[in-house]
Amino acid sequence: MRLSVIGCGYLGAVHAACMAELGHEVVGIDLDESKVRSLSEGVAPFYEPGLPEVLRSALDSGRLRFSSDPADARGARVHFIAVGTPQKSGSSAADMTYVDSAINALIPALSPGDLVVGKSTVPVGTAQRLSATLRDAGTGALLAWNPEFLREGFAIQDTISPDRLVYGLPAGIDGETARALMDEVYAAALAAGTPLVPTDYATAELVKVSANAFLATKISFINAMAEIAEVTGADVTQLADAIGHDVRIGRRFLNAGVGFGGGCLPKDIRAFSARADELGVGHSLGFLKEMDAINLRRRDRVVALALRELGAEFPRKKVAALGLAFKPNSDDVRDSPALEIATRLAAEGTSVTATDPEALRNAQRVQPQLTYTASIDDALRGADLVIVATEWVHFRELDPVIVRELVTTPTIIDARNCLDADRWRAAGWTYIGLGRP
Ligand SMILES: NC(=O)c1ccc[n+]([C@@H]2O[C@H](COP(=O)([O-])OP(=O)(O)OC[C@H]3O[C@@H](n4cnc5c(N)ncnc54)[C@H](O)[C@@H]3O)[C@@H](O)[C@H]2O)c1
Ligand SMILES: O=c1ccn([C@@H]2O[C@H](COP(=O)(O)OP(=O)(O)O[C@H]3O[C@H](CO)[C@@H](O)[C@H](O)[C@H]3O)[C@@H](O)[C@H]2O)c(=O)[nH]1
Repeated sequence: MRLSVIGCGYLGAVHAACMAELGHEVVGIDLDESKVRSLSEGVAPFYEPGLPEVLRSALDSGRLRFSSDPADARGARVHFIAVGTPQKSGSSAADMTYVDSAINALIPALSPGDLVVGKSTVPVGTAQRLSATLRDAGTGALLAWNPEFLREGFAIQDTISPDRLVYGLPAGIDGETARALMDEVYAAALAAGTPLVPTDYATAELVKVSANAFLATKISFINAMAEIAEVTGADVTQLADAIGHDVRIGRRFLNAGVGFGGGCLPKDIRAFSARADELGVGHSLGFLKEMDAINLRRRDRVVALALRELGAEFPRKKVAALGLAFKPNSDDVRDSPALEIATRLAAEGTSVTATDPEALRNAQRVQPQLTYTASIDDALRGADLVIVATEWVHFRELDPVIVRELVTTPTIIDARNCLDADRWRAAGWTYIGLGRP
């Protein structure tokens, strides 16, 4: 089937490449010409394991191309909308200008019988509004909403083999037509037994934001327990293991540390709350504001611990910041706790040298004033304090005996509780985890 994918960022580039790999003929469209050039040359514009290989193979097959002209969507039968919905500046609501302008630019390229499929994460009510836009423009095209659940770092496998498919469909015969087209797009996943939830627009939109709200709540819950552990001497990592054995609770997403960041969880819970306020049911999601606050307090906690360890002389002290990405296996620094901590400590006057296996370029772009190095050893050399804020394997596998020789003061804050505390202490380090003695 011929598909277009509008917006080729972390979501859209992966979706376009994977759909072509599955046998569809795909044009990926993005306004950013340098991104289009890079993707056309088979060079992934961001770090995502497996993407370079899939991109290369799909381009070589002749089924994948990229363009910066929305008119090139003409001829495709299904058009995916994968543009950004970031937090509006000065508000917690989602900025819908990219989605709206993508739809407006797509309208002239649509033919009757086409299906526009929203993948971007949007406030509930958006699909209803956009389907009226398509109808009023006389396009003869239908609209469906198909939220995306991929995780960065696992985006290829999550796209090829999703754990579920959700179709938000129009009512009646239009819904059946739209569903048949979607089934054709996702034939491989459906044949493999992927659970499918066909539903209405509002439910599909809410599935997405409620899934992220639940994940954020789970992380903030364990971080709230970490706060209690910190004043009682308890160990939140053991607590998580113990409650996680209850299959009703489960151990995943119970890793206490410096909390969630990235281009999704923080802005999605804020936009969800803002939408509930607009709908007059803000009280139903009042708890999400608390989850956000717990999450942000963990960043304050790490900054406070760092300043405490450095002492009154902190402006003359050197910090090695290990990690800048919001999580390992990604170069994404959007709302990254690690980058925020490094930036705040540097703003206090401390000399911070930061490193990350993949996120240096992105970090340098948004916080050019920081000192960066690609070498872990260079970051560590002469440090008075080491902070691990992204649990890359490169940091988890450091040998505390060897790196002890590089630093001035062997003190480490393990802001992801990802290191073996006993091993680091045995090597002579002052080890400080979050929510653990
Ligand atoms: N990143 C993820 O893991 C992920 C997962 C699930 C859902 N989502 C959702 O998907 C959407 C996209 O997220 P992302 O992380 O890929 O964002 P992103 O910023 O990486 O990519 C968005 C892309 O859209 C392009 N764009 C903006 N306006 C355009 C237009 N009018 N026409 C064509 N291209 C345009 C931008 O140049 C950019 O390349 C968001 O709604 C996000 O919440 C993201
Ligand atoms: O126990 C945990 C698990 C995660 N995190 C942090 O939470 C954030 C988000 O992690 P993760 O959910 O793995 O990353 P994303 O790639 O942002 O994926 C989320 O956001 C996407 C965009 O909406 C969704 O598609 C995914 O399903 C959803 O998991 C990161 O900063 C992690 O470090 C923790 O602090 N503790």
